[in-house]
Amino acid sequence: KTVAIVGCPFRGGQPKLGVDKGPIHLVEAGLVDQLKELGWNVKFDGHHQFEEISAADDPPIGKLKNPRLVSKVCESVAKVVGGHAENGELPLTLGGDHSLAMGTISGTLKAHPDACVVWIDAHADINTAETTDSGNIHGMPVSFLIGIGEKVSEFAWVKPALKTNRIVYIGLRDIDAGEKRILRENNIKAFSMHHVDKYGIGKVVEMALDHVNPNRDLPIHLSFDVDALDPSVAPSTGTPVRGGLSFREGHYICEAIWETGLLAALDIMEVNPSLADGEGVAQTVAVGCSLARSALGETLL
Ligand SMILES: N[C@@H](CCCCC(O)O)C(=O)O
Ligand SMILES: [Mn+2]
Ligand SMILES: [Mn+2]
Ligand SMILES: [Mn+2]
Repeated sequence: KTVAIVGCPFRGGQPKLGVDKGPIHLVEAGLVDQLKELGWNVKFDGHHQFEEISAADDPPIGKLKNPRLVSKVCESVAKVVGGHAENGELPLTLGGDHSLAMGTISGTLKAHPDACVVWIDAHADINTAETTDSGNIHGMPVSFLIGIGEKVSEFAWVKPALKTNRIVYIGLRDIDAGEKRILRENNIKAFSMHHVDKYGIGKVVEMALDHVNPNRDLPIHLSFDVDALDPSVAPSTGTPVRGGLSFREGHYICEAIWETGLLAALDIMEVNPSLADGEGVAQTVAVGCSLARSALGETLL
């Protein structure tokens, strides 16, 4: 079994410097050897070099910032991830900001059209061009993937390949008004931190999978935004929100998804090694590697 690491040094979906350095920090923390230790054959052909587009050539479209850059990068990521998946490999995408998931999930769906998505995040990332306030496209990937909102021609390549009953959220606690309306109107299943408190993470994961993968027969794309974790656990990330998943809750999700035997693709996103102090950065990078190991078969016993 081969895992293909797709290093995506990309920050165009949001304004903070440093998140493009996430991949190199995760790899330099020893992720390749850690996965080999688990018995994986690891493919890593170096971090992807994304061609810049100057700001002059990429003015906002409506409120959307860096739209042409984000679109071009995500389209190339879709090809890379899709290629690995079609090769029967498991793509592990290291971000980089979460706009990249437009590419990774497009790629997965090309190889596995029936795949479902488990989205772990403090945020829903489902704003449309109309509902976004920030214009940061890392808050929008899901709306493009399910094909809602006014069409933005630069993103015409994103096929609405994800059905709304094939995505489920865990960890939500900072949702914009427009996003709440979109989740409701589209009957998208979401387990917030309230549900995690109420039912416990074990029951929440079971209910989440019962919703998107009732017969446990669909490939799973796990997209993990480290800001789903409590900031005390993953401090070095761009949009931290208090009251998040504990270290163990985050790892339980990854272990439980691995246990299904259905994991087809994994994203570890929004590690920004330039925001916290030294110890906080090391902690965040270590948790990113640890989540990846748990999702790829590392167990406690
Ligand atoms: N909903 C906010 C925050 C988005 C945070 C994105 C992260 O989860 O990838 C926005 O639209 O700007
Ligand atoms: Mn590659
Ligand atoms: Mn996110
Ligand atoms: Mn987030």
